[in-house]
Amino acid sequence: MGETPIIELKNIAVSFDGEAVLKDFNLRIRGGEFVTLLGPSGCGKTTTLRIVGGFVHPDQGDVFFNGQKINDVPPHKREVNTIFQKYALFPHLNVYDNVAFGMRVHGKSEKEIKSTVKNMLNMVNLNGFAHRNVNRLSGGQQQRVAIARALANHPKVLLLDEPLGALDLKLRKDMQAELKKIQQQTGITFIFVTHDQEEALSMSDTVVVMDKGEIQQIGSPQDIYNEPKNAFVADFIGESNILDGVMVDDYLAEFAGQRFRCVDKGFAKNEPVDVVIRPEDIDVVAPDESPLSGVVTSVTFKGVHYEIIVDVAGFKWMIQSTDFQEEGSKIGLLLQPDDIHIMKKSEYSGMFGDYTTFSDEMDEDILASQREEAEEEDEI
Ligand SMILES: Nc1ncnc2c1ncn2[C@@H]1O[C@H](COP(=O)(O)OP(=O)(O)OP(=O)(O)O)[C@@H](O)[C@H]1O
Repeated sequence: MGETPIIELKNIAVSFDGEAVLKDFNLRIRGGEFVTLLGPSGCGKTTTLRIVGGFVHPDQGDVFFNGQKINDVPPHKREVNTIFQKYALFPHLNVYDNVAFGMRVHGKSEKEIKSTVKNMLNMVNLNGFAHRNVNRLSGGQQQRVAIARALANHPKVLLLDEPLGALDLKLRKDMQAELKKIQQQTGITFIFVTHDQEEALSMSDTVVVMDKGEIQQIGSPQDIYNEPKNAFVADFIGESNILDGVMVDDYLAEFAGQRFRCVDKGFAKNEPVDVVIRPEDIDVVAPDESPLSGVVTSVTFKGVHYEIIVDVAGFKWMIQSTDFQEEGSKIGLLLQPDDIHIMKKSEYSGMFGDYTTFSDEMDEDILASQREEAEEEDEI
């Protein structure tokens, strides 16, 4: 990447209580991008955001903003704002004063404040709500106020930590589309944290898939979905059948007791591999038309397709098909060579560990930083 990234994390390592949370973490984010950090709870997403925001100091490594090292720049001096799942609005202020807060701290004129607040409320579809008490707003409306408040400061980078996590599904979908539109309109770099893969795929320019403090893959949503780099990414992004296999030769893999043509090469002969097959890529045929055949053990209607579990010699295959199949019937599964994805064996066990979150602590941090900022301005 030739151009200077707006944010760069270089060789970052962080441990809490002797536990490594981020390990030699390197990430470059281009200005104007919508980047999502995606991964299971506890993988280090929030910690990564907190490093960019200046609330966590890494044990090792550097943080750059437009090429300048900002390791020692305090949070309120960074051109970065944060939005949380819990909106952290000021309950004693109305909508207008919440949105105006940052600008007042920075000593902007009331005239400028008025026009900016109007524009921001317009952008988040809250026209006419300026004088409403924030306690009388729904969760979705409160989150819109939080977004308007953050945007009013014209940050260069907006950090969004599961901002839609508290909303119900329908509202969440609407807000996803709105946030995406706002990001495109403003051109602000968004770094968005979620553990919802569908949300990540539908909103982002770039997705950073993380597990256990390490980046597993960085790419466009299409790359991540179509070309997962390892079994973890394949399983976390969408549903997958993951089988143990052996690469017999270039373009030839053995799994499920059979040999299959595939499109992958470059593995050592007899190298153990993970074989990943998406449920929607499997065709249902008559049992005698495929070497893979088994008994349907469950059928669930999912709205657009049926999710069908088929027991083939003890391995439960998941397939998605628009055609209904009877439970107990025998069917054949047909695989095309380019639907068979061969991956280097990983240690991934298919289990997401236990986790704890520290968002409450982070809300406290940001409020403390805002207070600090206000006090500093008062002194001038
Ligand atoms: N201040 C802290 N003190 C001790 N441990 C912490 C602290 N902050 C985070 N951790 C630990 O670091 C790990 C990563 O936490 P982090 O909040 O970054 O993960 P996450 O991917 O954002 O998870 P979630 O989606 O649940 O918010 C967790 O195991 C957590 O217990």
